[in-house]
Amino acid sequence: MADYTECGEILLLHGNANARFEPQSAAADAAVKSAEPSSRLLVLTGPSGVGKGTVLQALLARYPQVWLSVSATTRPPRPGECHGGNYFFMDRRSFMDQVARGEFLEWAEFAGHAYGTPAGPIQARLRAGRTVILEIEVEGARQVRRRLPTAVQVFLRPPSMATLEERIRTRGSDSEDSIARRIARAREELTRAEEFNHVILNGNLNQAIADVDAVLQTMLQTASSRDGAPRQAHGSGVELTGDGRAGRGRSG
Ligand SMILES: Nc1nc(N)c2ncn([C@H]3C[C@H](O)[C@@H](COP(=O)(O)OP(=O)(O)O)O3)c2n1
Ligand SMILES: Nc1ncnc2c1ncn2[C@@H]1O[C@H](COP(=O)(O)OP(=O)(O)O)[C@@H](O)[C@H]1O
Repeated sequence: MADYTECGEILLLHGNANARFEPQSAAADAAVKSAEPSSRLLVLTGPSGVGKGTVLQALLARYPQVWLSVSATTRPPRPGECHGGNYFFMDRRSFMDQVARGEFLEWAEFAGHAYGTPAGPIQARLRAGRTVILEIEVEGARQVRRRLPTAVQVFLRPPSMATLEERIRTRGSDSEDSIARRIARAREELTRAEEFNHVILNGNLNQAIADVDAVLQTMLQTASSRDGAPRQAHGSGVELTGDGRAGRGRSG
């Protein structure tokens, strides 16, 4: 098992990460869709370093009612990351056991490590009427699209490969090998941008936040009018500067 810091209180808020997702059959997927409107599910994808976490940090501050899924990964924790808050850190054998038990909504290999979305906590939040965001890479997003076609999918794109590389380097969290893998993967991912419902440029950070905010607001308003509930409030705006790194700090 990887060496990691427990998030303590945060971990408790995430419920049963090991709950099983419905078996992958057409009938089961139909049942999931009707029980859990996937139009409450927003998938934010895009290359590593494009700014997904940074944009989400701003949006989660505006919309405390929205829940950001905590992924499982075999990647070792970075300094400051904690188990249950940033990720559920696990060794590959435990990860693959969870894959075999059907406990992930989706999973994929990325830059030498496996990443997956524990299905149980998502089902629980969707059933409770929460809007849920997944911050995942492109292959996982594709799997979610197949299983839950009405999930709203947003691809965040960088102004250029040079800018992307500069952002990864400025962040200072990756080795040269990791940077090279991420850049190679990014080239491939960018060719798939058109598969997504929305392609948003993250050049000016506040503009990108506003653009993703508009997508999220539409989802929240649609869900509210469908449920007959009062419109969910839009909190005060949070302005971030270009170097405002997001944590994956999450609450229940
Ligand atoms: N497919 C998939 N499933 C997940 N559950 C998941 N969680 C995170 N990712 C993506 C997000 C990033 O694109 C990469 C790498 O993440 P990492 O935290 O190592 O690096 P950042 O560049 O995002 O800081 O994995 C998932 N993908
Ligand atoms: N629009 C932007 N302009 C300048 N820097 C940005 C912008 N968006 C994000 N960044 C910076 O780029 C780096 C990578 O952002 P991050 O949110 O970690 O990306 P991701 O979550 O997609 O891997 C961080 O240092 C962040 O502060």
